Amino acid sequence: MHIPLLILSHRPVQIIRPLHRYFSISTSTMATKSKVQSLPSAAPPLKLYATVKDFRDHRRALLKQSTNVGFIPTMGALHAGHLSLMRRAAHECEAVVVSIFVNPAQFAPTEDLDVYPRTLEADITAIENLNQELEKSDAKGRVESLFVPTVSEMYPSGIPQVEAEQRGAFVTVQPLASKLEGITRPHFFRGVATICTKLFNIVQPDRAYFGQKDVQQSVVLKRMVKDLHMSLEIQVCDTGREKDGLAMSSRNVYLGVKRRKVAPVLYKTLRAVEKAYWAQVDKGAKKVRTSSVLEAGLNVLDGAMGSDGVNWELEYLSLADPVELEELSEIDVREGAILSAALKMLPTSSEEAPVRLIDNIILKAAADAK
Ligand SMILES: Nc1ncnc2c1ncn2[C@@H]1O[C@H](COP(=O)(O)OP(=O)(O)OP(=O)(O)O)[C@@H](O)[C@H]1O
Ligand SMILES: CC(C)(CO)[C@@H](O)C(=O)[O-]
Ligand code: BAL
Repeated sequence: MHIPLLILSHRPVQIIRPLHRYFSISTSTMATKSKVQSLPSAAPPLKLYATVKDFRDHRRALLKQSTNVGFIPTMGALHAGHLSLMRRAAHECEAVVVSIFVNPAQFAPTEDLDVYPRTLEADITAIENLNQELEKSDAKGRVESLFVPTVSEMYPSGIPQVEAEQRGAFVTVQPLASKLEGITRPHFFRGVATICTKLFNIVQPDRAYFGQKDVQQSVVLKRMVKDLHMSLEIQVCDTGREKDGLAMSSRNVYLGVKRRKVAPVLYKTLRAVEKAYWAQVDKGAKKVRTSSVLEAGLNVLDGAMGSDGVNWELEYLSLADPVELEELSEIDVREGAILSAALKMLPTSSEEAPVRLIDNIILKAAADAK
């Protein structure tokens, strides 16, 4: 066991240039009063709910009809990756519920909470268009409700950004939450596990769908559901990619032209490691030394560094076991591994701020993969 390769920087992300915000959320709130949020209208069957009470009334009606519910929690700024989760849920469930909530508890005080893209009207349109597509398909269900609560609705006791000042109930999943992403973002999975617990309690889904792009998140949440005996299944869906391989992410809009062009280097790095791994397995290896395959990825990064004036810091390039996320020095090919990385793309001008990109590939257990 050893720590993730090359952890170079733990400085937090600071986004300088503010982006459009649909409605503002207080970032230092201790408020307990619910702000009234007026929601836009939406085309049937999509219904919008802003309060826990209203959503629960709706959920009770679904329960009476024994409707099977699939749930997709999001932070909005929807892209094709999010829509693919909804599409899959609609094929497997009679009713699909989506939530949009930019969760303060998963942002450190220095991170991009204030400027996180908020595009509610465009998000509603994207869901309506998806419903039209589903109408023409053999999907079982439609996205029939969107839950868009305010911060004070979700955190009735308030949610100061500084963790030491936070009061009330929070959920932690240790030690999974402290590895990989948790090294750079120690607050992150506590925030995610807490908000997902709240959302699962409110929505009461039969299944919740998450993207493999955030692979550690799905490992953490699966463990939380198991350990806390929550009554739902977690489904993990493939990562949606742009044509050049870049994993779709709401934060890609921060990249700007130059960094966007170079950003696929992250996926290319992972693919190089994957290729080196399978080359050894194909030759009959039963155990693969991780240093021998990570090298291939580091070579890709070294070769591309500085192109178009774009530079980065590699936060981690990791091969970890799929259950405990322990760093591996050797992969047992019958077990496989999670290959993941985070790159901090550095600004190319004074207008820009660093942007963290994450991505991963699952090296399946050899028997499954062949
Ligand atoms: N490219 C993608 N393919 C599949 N699922 C995705 C993709 N990107 C995000 N998701 C999933 O969508 C859900 C909501 O994610 P979120 O709203 O944070 O979007 P995001 O694009 O990951 O944003 P961010 O840039 O903040 O990481 C999560 O389960 C996440 O894993
Ligand atoms: C699961 C989630 C919606 C919780 O805020 C968020 O972490 C995300 O979008 O991946
Ligand atoms: N999809 C991960 C959400 C976050 O980075 O806050």
